[in-house]
Amino acid sequence: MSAVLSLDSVSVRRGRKMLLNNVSFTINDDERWVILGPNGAGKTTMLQIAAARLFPSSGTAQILDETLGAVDVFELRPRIGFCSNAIANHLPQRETALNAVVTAAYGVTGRWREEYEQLDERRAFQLLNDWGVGTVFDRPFGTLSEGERKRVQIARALMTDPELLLLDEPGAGLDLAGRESLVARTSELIAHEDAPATVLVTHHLEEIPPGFTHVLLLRDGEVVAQGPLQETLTSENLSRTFDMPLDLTERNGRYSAFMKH
Ligand SMILES: Nc1ncnc2c1ncn2[C@@H]1O[C@H](COP(=O)(O)OP(=O)(O)OP(=O)(O)O)[C@@H](O)[C@H]1O
Repeated sequence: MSAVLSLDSVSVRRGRKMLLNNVSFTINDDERWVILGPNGAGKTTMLQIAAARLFPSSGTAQILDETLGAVDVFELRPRIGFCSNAIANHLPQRETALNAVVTAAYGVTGRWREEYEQLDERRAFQLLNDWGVGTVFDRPFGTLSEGERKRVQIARALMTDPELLLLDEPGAGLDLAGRESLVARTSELIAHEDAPATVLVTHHLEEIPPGFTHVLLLRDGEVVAQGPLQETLTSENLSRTFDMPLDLTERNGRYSAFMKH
């Protein structure tokens, strides 16, 4: 067991606002973390630090044994799979789904010889198939449905065989069947012994795939609670996080919460 991500007293300040305030936590390679918190809590900010795309204003971020600020982020980023709307918005809409996945590999080594390109294409196609979107491989990314786009984005995040996988609200905008299928596939992915350490940001407890081991609850840029999921995801901690009396329910490894009456 070794740490893949370690934040030590990390703060992010913009003007007078503290987006993150003195946040410390560590993720080990065999752990799968959920980050929960209300709108504006700082979840995306935290994930951007983990993705080596944002530097803390103070504190230290260690990512995959490298210290942010003392490492070439362009070497570090390919080791991190990052699925987020921010990345998706930069994907050319006319590019095919296959290319949207394949191009993740080019970030690693720049131009590739043709034989490697074929290997890449094969891997990208396999990943699209694994995520149930093999049939749309030649469709422009911009014409895909929200659910298809989300799956293509996850396939892209996995293309470089990352050591750390970051999923920022992968279930947002999906219909019920789309969400359930995403939860099931993510659960399968993380159950694999070679699966990377994974961090999932979500607003909805229903989107937590069975198999996630830890949770971090954020509110106003500060940690409300963190630790093993079963002990830490409680009605009390959720109520403090969302500033509302909430009742947590768990059934077969799936969670939901409703306002207490
Ligand atoms: N450049 C900036 N200047 C000032 N405030 C900012 C800046 N960037 C983000 N914020 C604010 O920081 C807070 C945290 O933003 P962040 O996107 O990390 O929250 P979040 O938990 O991901 O929210 P959501 O659930 O709504 O996506 C928000 O209140 C946001 O408005």
